[in-house]
Amino acid sequence: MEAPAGYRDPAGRFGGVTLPARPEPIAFAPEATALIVVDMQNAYATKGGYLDLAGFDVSQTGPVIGRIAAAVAAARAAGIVVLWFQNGWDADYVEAGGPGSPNWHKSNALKTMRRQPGLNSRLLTRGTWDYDLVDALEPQPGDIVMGKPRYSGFYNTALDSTLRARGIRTLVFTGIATNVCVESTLRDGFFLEYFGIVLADATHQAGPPSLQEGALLNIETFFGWVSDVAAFETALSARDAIAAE
Ligand SMILES: C/C(=C/NC(N)=O)C(=O)O
Repeated sequence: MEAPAGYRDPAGRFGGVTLPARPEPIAFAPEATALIVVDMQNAYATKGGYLDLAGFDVSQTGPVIGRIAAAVAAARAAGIVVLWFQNGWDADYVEAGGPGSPNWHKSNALKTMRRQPGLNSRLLTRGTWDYDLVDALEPQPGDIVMGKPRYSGFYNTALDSTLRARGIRTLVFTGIATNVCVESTLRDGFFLEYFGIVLADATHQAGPPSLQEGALLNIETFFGWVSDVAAFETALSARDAIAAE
């Protein structure tokens, strides 16, 4: 196996887990790692939610939900903190920004509600079914649940301070959408010196499959590492087997 990339402590030591990934393996320490579950809300993963109503295909999200559940279970067993994001705004959309905000012009949720006023106050709105996480994924005590008002989880949230306070340096990403909130958060994390890994089969794009491919290629080429859930589970259990010896 190629020499790993990854965060080293001040003494130059890699963390105890080496994950096969593209473009090369990456090492991390579970205690300095967070699993980030991006926006697994009905809005993004369920028929009748925002993406579906806005005309995006959500028919393939079922297996992604199952693989996220597996990644979350493996992370919890390894002592990796799990952080769940929920994307959206207050019922009056003050946090979404008005016409003076590019978000007001680009958000397909806001555009869909303007086009179909019957949907007003229903899409990505706190307190609604659309905003809720899908039933199959449930945060547990000890997990962190955080709202976010824009695509990047670092923007106008307590994410950076929360991670820094726990000494976290590596972020493992799952969720929807690969090409929007996952990529935005991973990129902002890169600028803040976090190592970002995407578990590709625990993510799904908003738009055609070419956007999934493009986002993953962009990430592995410029911003981070790309692996999958089975490799994540195996790497964590190999570490546990060594620890038990
Ligand atoms: C398209 C979209 C993506 N969100 C995300 N969670 O990646 C949106 O919020 O409009």
